[in-house]
Amino acid sequence: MSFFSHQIRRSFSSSAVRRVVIKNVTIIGGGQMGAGIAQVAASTGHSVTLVDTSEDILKKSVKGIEGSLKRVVKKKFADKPEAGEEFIQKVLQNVSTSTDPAAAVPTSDLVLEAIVENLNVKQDLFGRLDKLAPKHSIFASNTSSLPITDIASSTSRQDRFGGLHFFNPVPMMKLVEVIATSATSQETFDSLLNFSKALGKTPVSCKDTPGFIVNRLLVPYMMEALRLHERGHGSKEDIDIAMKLGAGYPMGPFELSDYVGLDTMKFIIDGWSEKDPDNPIFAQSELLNKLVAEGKLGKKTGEGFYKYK
Ligand SMILES: CCCCCCC[C@H](O)CC(=O)SCCNC(=O)CCNC(=O)[C@H](O)C(C)(C)COP(=O)([O-])OP(=O)([O-])OC[C@H]1O[C@@H](n2cnc3c(N)ncnc32)[C@H](O)[C@@H]1OP(=O)([O-])[O-]
Ligand SMILES: NC(=O)c1ccc[n+]([C@@H]2O[C@H](COP(=O)([O-])OP(=O)(O)OC[C@H]3O[C@@H](n4cnc5c(N)ncnc54)[C@H](O)[C@@H]3O)[C@@H](O)[C@H]2O)c1
Repeated sequence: MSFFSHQIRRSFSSSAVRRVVIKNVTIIGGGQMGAGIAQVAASTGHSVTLVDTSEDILKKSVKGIEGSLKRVVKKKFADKPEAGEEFIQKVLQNVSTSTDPAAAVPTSDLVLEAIVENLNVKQDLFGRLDKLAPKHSIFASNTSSLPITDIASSTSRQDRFGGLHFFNPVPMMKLVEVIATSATSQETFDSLLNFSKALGKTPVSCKDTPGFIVNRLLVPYMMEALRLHERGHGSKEDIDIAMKLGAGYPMGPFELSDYVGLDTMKFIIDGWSEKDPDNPIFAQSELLNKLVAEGKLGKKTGEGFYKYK
């Protein structure tokens, strides 16, 4: 049975843990996803600590949150700009930042990770935090493609571990995939489901299978768009226009790739092609590899498939 066809048996752990009402949230990784999740959690009254590796990165994260909040209030408080400004200040007060996860986690109900898409790095992080977080604290990963079971294996709280997969841009995208492994307790799953609803999102329940629901369908589509272009069967511009006007997608596959980040795309496809090397759906793209090697990672670096000012 291949990596992509395996079945996961869902059985809830019998080690009963009480359902946690999530109020204090530590988010590790203040990049596009972590900052977006922090913004939405703070906007819905949660107390958020955002952790990253340097003060400079965290300053950029908070600036990004402020910019995104301005776009939100422009619509939400169109007729009441003062109330909008008040809302922004209130939300920002709910966000504190830290470069030291060890200092942040002892008061956390939820520790959610949105760092680089690398299994060893994620395992190392959670392994360290497992010893510092309170017993009731739930751990969750926002991974796009890695098995939650593998990430959780570095901890001793596998019944209090699940996946919370958000979509980019977090303030706009309504979906959250809530992932239970075979060890995730029912209480943990319910807490994560309720947390997603408290953020104003619509959760769907997923098995711990590669790509969960959305990325199992989206990744083959995105990679095939690259290959179609590499075969010389369409320009990036034409493929993007075709998928927007012909299939109703808000962004074409090349625009979306730049938006997601080409490094993240490469991490995903490298991992999957390694696990299932004979599956042509997950074959490498030379063009993607070249752009990543050149540091052209998409919108976040100013250039990917397209250039951004
Ligand atoms: C190998 C393959 C790899 C797959 C990777 C998978 C990755 C991952 O695991 C899963 C994903 O996330 S998959 C990715 C899933 N994601 C997708 O598929 C996304 C697809 N794209 C879309 O849904 C739309 O293009 C957007 C909603 C991004 C923008 O909407 P638009 O209409 O096209 O264009 P617009 O004019 O720019 O914006 C209009 C208004 O929207 C608002 N607003 C926008 N951004 C905001 C923000 N950050 N904050 C706050 N507000 C924001 C704002 O009000 C703005 O008005 P303003 O006056 O300009 O302030
Ligand atoms: N980009 C997307 O569209 C998207 C969507 C859903 C899920 N994801 C997943 O979310 C995660 C983050 O993706 P992103 O796009 O936000 O990446 P990003 O590169 O924008 O941000 C990652 C951040 O994590 C920080 N970081 C890395 N290692 C760290 C560590 N050990 N401790 C603290 N901070 C650390 C980096 O400094 C960076 O600021 C990945 O697992 C990715 O697969 C991405």
